[in-house]
Amino acid sequence: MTEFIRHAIPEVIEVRPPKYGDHRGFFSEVFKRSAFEDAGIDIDWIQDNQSFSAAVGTVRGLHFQVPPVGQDKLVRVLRGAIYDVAVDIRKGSPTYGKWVGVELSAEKWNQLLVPIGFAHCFMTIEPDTEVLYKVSGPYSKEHEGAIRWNDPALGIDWPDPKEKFGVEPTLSNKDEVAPFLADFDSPFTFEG
Ligand SMILES: Cc1cn([C@H]2C[C@H](O)[C@@H](COP(=O)(O)OP(=O)(O)O[C@H]3O[C@H](C)C(=O)[C@H](O)[C@H]3O)O2)c(=O)[nH]c1=O
Repeated sequence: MTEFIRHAIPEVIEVRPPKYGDHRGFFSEVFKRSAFEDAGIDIDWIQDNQSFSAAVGTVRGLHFQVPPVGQDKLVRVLRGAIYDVAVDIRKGSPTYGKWVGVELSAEKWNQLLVPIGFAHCFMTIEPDTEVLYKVSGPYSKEHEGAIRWNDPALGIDWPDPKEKFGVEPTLSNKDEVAPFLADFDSPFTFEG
């Protein structure tokens, strides 16, 4: 039975699919549409994305796509581990600018549902980490947006790569210079 666990921001949901181990290894129904529908979550997933990050302390995000090409995301880790974060950027939301962080890993076999209206970012906390995630909207470079991952105003409790792993974070140039939340006029609105 797939478990759905709500966190401090109820729209961000941790998902734990069943995993059956035996002497050969394991089997898992990692995505089952009916389980989501039974939980009241009916999202039409249209694309799978996969990224590999060699270095521990790799940061990808905070990213989102603006309407009309917003993306819900269902994130899971095939190998390694990440600290996965969703930030509420819906204008008028009681949790605007607040965040949820969950450790996702191949060992924990958990997933995170990041809805449209949330910026998404992860930091790898193991080397050679492979992330696979479903999205509910097509990629559109013209609709991509980003917010600085370590914006002091967000206060995300990231692991410190220098302290924990002795490395500087690894980022794309785009992410190095992403705007702060205060300089961002969100096109997302909270719909109650
Ligand atoms: C996102 C995406 C990217 N690309 C191409 C564009 C670039 O040539 C290359 C790398 O793209 P980018 O540097 O944006 O990849 P990430 O930094 O991993 O971006 C992702 O990071 C965080 C985790 C997110 O939540 C988003 O899914 C996504 O923005 O893949 C595609 O062809 N299709 C896509 O859907």
